[in-house]
Amino acid sequence: MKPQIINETSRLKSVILGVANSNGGEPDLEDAYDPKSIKHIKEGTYPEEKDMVEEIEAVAFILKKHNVEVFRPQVIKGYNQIFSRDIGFVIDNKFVFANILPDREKEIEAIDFVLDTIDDDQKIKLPEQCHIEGGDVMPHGDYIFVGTYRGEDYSSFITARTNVEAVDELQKLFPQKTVKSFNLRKSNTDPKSNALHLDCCFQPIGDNFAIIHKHGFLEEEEYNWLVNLYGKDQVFEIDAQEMYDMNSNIFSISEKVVISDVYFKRLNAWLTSKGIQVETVDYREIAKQEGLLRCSTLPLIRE
Ligand SMILES: NC(=[NH2+])NCCC[C@H](N)C(=O)O
Repeated sequence: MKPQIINETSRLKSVILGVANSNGGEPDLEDAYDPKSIKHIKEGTYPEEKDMVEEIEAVAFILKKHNVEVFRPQVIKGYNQIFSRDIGFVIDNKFVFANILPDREKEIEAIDFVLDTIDDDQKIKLPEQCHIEGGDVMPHGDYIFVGTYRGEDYSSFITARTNVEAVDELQKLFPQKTVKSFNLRKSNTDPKSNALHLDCCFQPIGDNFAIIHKHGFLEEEEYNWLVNLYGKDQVFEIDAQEMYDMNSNIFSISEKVVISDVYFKRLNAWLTSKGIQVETVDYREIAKQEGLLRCSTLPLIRE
């Protein structure tokens, strides 16, 4: 396998899609690592395995219908493996291993059978002190966009997953690119004020569009920089409720085709008005774990 990714939207050829089977069920409150899961545990509405399996298998079906090669992680008994995005990422022709939250670190073993087919010199491991998860990383042509949290209190946020050390290391690894980092709003307790990853408050779409939630960004100038890059008319602004519902976390099969949640009426109408075909799935149960469609996919090859 020769991985190749330069952006978020070119024609997808090969992808890893998470699995929801044997996901371990409802965690104890103190073991949950995002505020939306915590809310659903408290309210007794944590999602059930059979519903999440149904939701994610509908995505597999659509990907295959569009002739995408789909790999699935091997199932580790009683372990949550829905959000493949975070365990690694491809930039150009390199697969980079994430340094993920320790609670999630077994997830990577389950895709060894895919990674073994990639040449060793195409695989990169970052130093241990660099924390990074794929949900924060977006190759964008000559740029690499990275969500981070720069606060002194980084270590007090279980929701801060990518540190400045990782941002600096990525710049060293890809000197020909400009690594542009974004300071994101974090909350361990309020899911409406928590941009868990960059893909929870921003995502490029189509040829030159983007979905964005202003309040997810701590620095107004970083938000403005993105809006100016696309142009004001080209961005779809979402509010805190829409971020919470995970509108920025749809997934592109190409510039012209996306997979979205059937519940995102306003977003889907906008996408359609831009000439983008919207394949819909119902992802309301998986969404309760603060992740959606981008989070459950790890693209390996885009044309
Ligand atoms: N790329 C993403 N936004 N991933 C979402 C992961 C959600 C998961 N509950 C976590 O906290 O790790």
